[in-house]
Amino acid sequence: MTTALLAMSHSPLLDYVDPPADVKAAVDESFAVARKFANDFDPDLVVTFGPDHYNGFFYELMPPYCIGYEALSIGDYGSQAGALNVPTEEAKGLAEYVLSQGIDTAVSLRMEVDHGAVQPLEILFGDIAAKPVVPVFINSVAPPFVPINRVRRLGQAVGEYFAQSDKKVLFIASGGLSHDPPVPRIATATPEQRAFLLGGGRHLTPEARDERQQRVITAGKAFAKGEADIMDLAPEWDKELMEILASGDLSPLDAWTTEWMTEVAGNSSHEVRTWIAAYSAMGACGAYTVNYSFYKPIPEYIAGFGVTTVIHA
Ligand SMILES: O=C(O)/C=C/c1cccc(O)c1O
Ligand SMILES: [Fe+2]
Repeated sequence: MTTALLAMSHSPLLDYVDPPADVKAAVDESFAVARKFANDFDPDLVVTFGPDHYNGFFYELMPPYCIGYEALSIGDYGSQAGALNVPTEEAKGLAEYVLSQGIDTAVSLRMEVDHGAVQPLEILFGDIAAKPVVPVFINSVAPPFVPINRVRRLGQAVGEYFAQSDKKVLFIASGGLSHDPPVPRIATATPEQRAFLLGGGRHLTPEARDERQQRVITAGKAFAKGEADIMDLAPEWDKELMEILASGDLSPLDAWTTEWMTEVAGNSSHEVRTWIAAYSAMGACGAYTVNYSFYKPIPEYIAGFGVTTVIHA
């Protein structure tokens, strides 16, 4: 067994709203480091822990987690559309092990994924099908959420499964950190938004897709000018999270309640669940050390933006 971890924020606005040149250069540099890390490691298999943004998973049936036996990228925000290269037998073996450990994951024989799952694959490998990938969805936008302890247990079970493997496995977390993009919420939804959240948002027409995306792009531009009606980023919260993850002892995160996370770091801060699961998976395979860490709050991307690479100590 050899495992490594790359945890990174994503933003659908990377190609749509430009931060100041020095910030963009710093982000590009962090992507270059991440790309070299992933390609030097040269994994036999990639396991992505990713959220969804009401493109593949809707309130008509919202699992806390789901392992894909096959997966299709829907191609939102200019991300690559099409099939991921999912090794189905490996995904099945993983799901069966996770379930055997008392973690009630769903499975999908045709998971639809969005930029949240595929953006890192494109940045790192240039193509979403370049590497065999087992996609693990973690609900990060649609309350109610499981407690953080259960996210850690999911990650631990995934790690235990691959600790037995003879493959080189790269865990990728995609999401977070603090952020509050204008994604409709069930608690405040209009009848039209409610229909969207229940499943009407699946397979949008090009016009409806464009309208949805333009709303977020406009919000990114306004947020950068301090004019958007969304929550501020929370850099102190982000840094505390990154420190706890780097420490190797994730148990303090069990005290982080859903309500508190939302209140301090925004409705989409729950995407950090992908980081917590992936770090737990890495920890289940042995002691680790963070050998690269980047962080900047970037309003143009509506994201507390972090990139870390992690190896075994
Ligand atoms: O509109 C969406 O589907 C997502 C928006 C978004 C914006 C900024 C950071 C993120 O992680 C997002 O998912
Ligand atoms: Fe996201």
